[in-house]
Amino acid sequence: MIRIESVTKRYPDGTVAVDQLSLDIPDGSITVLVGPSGCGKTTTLRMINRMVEPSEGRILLDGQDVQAQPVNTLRRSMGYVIQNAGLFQHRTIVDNVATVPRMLGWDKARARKRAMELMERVGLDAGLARRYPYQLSGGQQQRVGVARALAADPPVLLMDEPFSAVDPIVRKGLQAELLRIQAELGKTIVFVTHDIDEAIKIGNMVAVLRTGGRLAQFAPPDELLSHPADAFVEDFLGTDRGIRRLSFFTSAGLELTTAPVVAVDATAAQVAERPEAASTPFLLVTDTDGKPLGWADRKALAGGGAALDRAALQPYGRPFEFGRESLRDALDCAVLSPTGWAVAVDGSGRVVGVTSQETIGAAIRSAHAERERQQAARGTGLAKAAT
Ligand SMILES: Nc1ncnc2c1ncn2[C@@H]1O[C@H](COP(=O)(O)OP(=O)(O)OP(=O)(O)O)[C@@H](O)[C@H]1O
Repeated sequence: MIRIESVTKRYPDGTVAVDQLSLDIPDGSITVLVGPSGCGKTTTLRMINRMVEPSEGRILLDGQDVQAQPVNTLRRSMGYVIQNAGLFQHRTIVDNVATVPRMLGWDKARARKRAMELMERVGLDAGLARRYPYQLSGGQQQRVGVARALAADPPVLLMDEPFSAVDPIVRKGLQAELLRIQAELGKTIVFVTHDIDEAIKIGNMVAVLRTGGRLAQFAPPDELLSHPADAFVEDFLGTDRGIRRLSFFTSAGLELTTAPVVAVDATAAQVAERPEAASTPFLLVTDTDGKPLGWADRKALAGGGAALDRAALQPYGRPFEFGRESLRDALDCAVLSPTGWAVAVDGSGRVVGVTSQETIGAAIRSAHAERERQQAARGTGLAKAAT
């Protein structure tokens, strides 16, 4: 664990960048420092690897004051990724990634082999290895930056606005990639951003700082959205907090029905045999493999008998993956669906059922109630621990 203990940083010109900051950064998870420009995020990050020394307070890494550790040893235990990747322009990509292993005395072949493994891990094509940084896109360069920081397998990764310089689509990809890598590697990551959406998406814990380097709130993103500590945090979180919070509720318990689901080769007689389906004015038609094709109007089918007409189907919008995607995704699908019903599919895209906006609404209410109970229980636990 990294413990930041009553740390203050006063620069020589008198600027107080960080003011009495205390944070316990848990192992094996992503802690995000977020806040408006100039609130001391970078200063805090750099005090962890001693690029900046605190004026007061101390920082402990696994119980040991970082001040007591030789800077080089400390920095080797901490990968560091910055905006624009900070690559060595005159070195090839593979040599950029191999930098730290080479510094640690690995021979060239072993360091390059390690570099190639890491390139693969961060989703970079091996064919890019011999290129120079200027021959890569911004997103690819950031991946190289991450690979380089991981090269010596440090337990801690410090990331300072690593994805800020790329466009929103590439940024989303890099965030997803970081979460994927983290699921495999379980590093202790401290990530600085000024983007609250990024903080909420990737953080297990989020520290919101206010100008003057003071801590406004330190909480899991779900709790931040549901219980902002004060008006500053609420304002910083922005609009749609309720909707955004739904991302943290799984769709796994959502009630589905298969009553209105029919295969495209079903006859009208087979359709009519389904009594429950009579309660819905439409049917979800699937192909013979169970994948969704579109919604059919039941009236249009009445008296038929031939195969359902694909051309007359209404689009089903986007389905959500049952259990993997959230209640936010399910609600979005229902809202976008021409029938108001969302289509749930399994991992291979086959329909597992459909669900209405009303059912999703009920699931949201019970998820809220359950979460409130959990938070209240945690509060009781904390109160007990404090007594
Ligand atoms: N070397 C320095 N000397 C004097 N003041 C500094 C120095 N470095 C940073 N500051 C000031 O300290 C405050 C915090 O800066 P810091 O870079 O830590 O903020 P930040 O939250 O990372 O900002 P941003 O999001 O804009 O990068 C700012 O007011 C900044 O101007």
